[in-house]
Amino acid sequence: MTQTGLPARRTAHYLLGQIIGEGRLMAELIAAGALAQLPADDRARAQRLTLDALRGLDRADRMLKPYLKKPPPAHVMHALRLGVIELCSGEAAHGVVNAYVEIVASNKRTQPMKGLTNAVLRKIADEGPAGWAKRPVPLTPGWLRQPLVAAWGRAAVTAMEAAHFAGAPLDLTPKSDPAAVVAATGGTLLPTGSVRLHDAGQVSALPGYDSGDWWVQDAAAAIPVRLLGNVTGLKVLDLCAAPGGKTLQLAAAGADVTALDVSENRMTRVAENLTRVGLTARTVVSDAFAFDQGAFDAVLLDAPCSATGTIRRHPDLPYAKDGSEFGALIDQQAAMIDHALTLLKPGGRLVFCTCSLLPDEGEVQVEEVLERHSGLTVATPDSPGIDPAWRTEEGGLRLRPDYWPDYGGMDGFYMAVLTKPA
Ligand SMILES: C[S@@+](CC[C@H](N)C(=O)[O-])C[C@H]1O[C@@H](n2cnc3c(N)ncnc32)[C@H](O)[C@@H]1O
Repeated sequence: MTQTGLPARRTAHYLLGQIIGEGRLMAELIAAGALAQLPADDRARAQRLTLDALRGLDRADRMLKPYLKKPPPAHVMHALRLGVIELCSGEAAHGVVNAYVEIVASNKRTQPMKGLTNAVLRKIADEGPAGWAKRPVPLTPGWLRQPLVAAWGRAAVTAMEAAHFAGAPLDLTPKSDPAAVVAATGGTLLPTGSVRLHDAGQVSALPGYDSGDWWVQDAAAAIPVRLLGNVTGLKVLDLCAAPGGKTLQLAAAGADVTALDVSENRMTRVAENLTRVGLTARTVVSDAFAFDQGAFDAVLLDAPCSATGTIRRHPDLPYAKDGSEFGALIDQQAAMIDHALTLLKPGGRLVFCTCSLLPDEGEVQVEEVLERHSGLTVATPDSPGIDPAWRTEEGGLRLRPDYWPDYGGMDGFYMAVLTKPA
C-alpha cells in the first residue's frame, strides 16, 4: 500500500458507493477499470477492504448506530463503515481516522461533517476489535433474507450468514491426480475430490498453475459433472459453458465436449482455460435457444441465475441486487430446460444446476419440468463424497454454504439429473 494508504481507501470508498448506491457489481466495476490506476498492492488492498466492508456491513452499522443521531449522507456513511472495518481489524487509529476524515472533507457537501467523522471514529477506535467481536453475525439484507428464511428456516439462515461472513477458501479441481495436487499445494482433499487451500495467495503463483494440473472451481460447482459418472466417449453439450470449469471437467473425463455460451468475451476465457490445462472441446458462441444440433448423450445446463449461492466470495451481490431481475431469470431457466431436453437423444441425461439458494431456481424448476414432460424421470444423484442428507424430495441435490462447516463451507448450489424417455 502507498505510504498514506489514501488511494486504496478512496478507491474502496468509491467501490462501496457504486455497489450500494448504484447497484453495480464488483466484477463489473473492476472490468470497467475502477482499480486500473492503482499499483498492484493498492489494488489488492482496495478490493479486500471493500469486500470486508460488505461482509461486515450490518455489524459496522450496528457499531456506528449509538454514535449517530441520524443517518449521515451516503458519502460519510461509507467512510465511517470503512473506518470501522479497519479500526476493528487492528489498524493504527491515527492513520485510519485521518484518512477517512480527509475523504469526507474532500466532498464540498460533506466537508462540514469531518468533525463528526473524527469524533465517531475515535469512539470506534476505543471499542476496537473487542467491540467488533461482541456484535452478532451480520444479517443478510431483508429482500433476500425473507425468502431464505421462508425456504430454509431462521436457524439455517443464521448458519448461512455465518458462512457468508467467514468468506470462502480456494478450491481446485485436479485435472487427473488429486493426490499429486495435494502434495504440490499442501491442500486438503475434500470428500468429493476437490482440493481445498486456506490463505492460498495469488492463484497464478501456486504450484501446478503453469502446467495446468488444476483449475479453480468451488467444491460444490464441481459436483454436477460428477453426477454424470463415466462420460468417456460420450457426446456432451455444455449449454452455458463460460468461464468453463465444467467444460474442463467433462473434457478431462474423456467426453466429446461441445461448449456453448452466448457471450463471446466469456467464451474467450473458456478457450484460454482449455489451452492452459491442455484439453480440447468444440467451442460455439450462440444463444442457447438458437442452437438446434441435437442428439447428445448428455447436456449440462448450468443456467444463468441469481448467484445467491456465491455470496461467500461475492458479498457485493446482496447490496448490488434487489431481486427484481430474478423473475425473468426463473422464466428463462424453465425455457432453457425445455430447450435442453430437445437436444438430447432418447434416453439421454440432462444435468440442470444453478448456484442459487432459492428453491424457485432449483427444486421448483424440477418439480415443474416433471409436470410439463410426461415420461421424464429423475435419477438419484450419486458420486463419491455425497452426503445422502443433501438429497431432496423431488430427487435433486441441495447444497448450502453452511454445509461442511468443519472443512470451511461450500457454495450454495442445486442440481438434478433428468433422464429423457428412451
Ligand atoms: C452460471 S454461468 C455458467 C458457468 C459455467 N458453466 C462454469 O462452470 O464455468 C451462466 C452462463 O450462461 C451464459 N448465458 C446466459 N444466457 C445465455 C443464453 N441465452 N445462451 C447461452 N448462454 C447463456 C452466460 O454468458 C454465462 O456464462
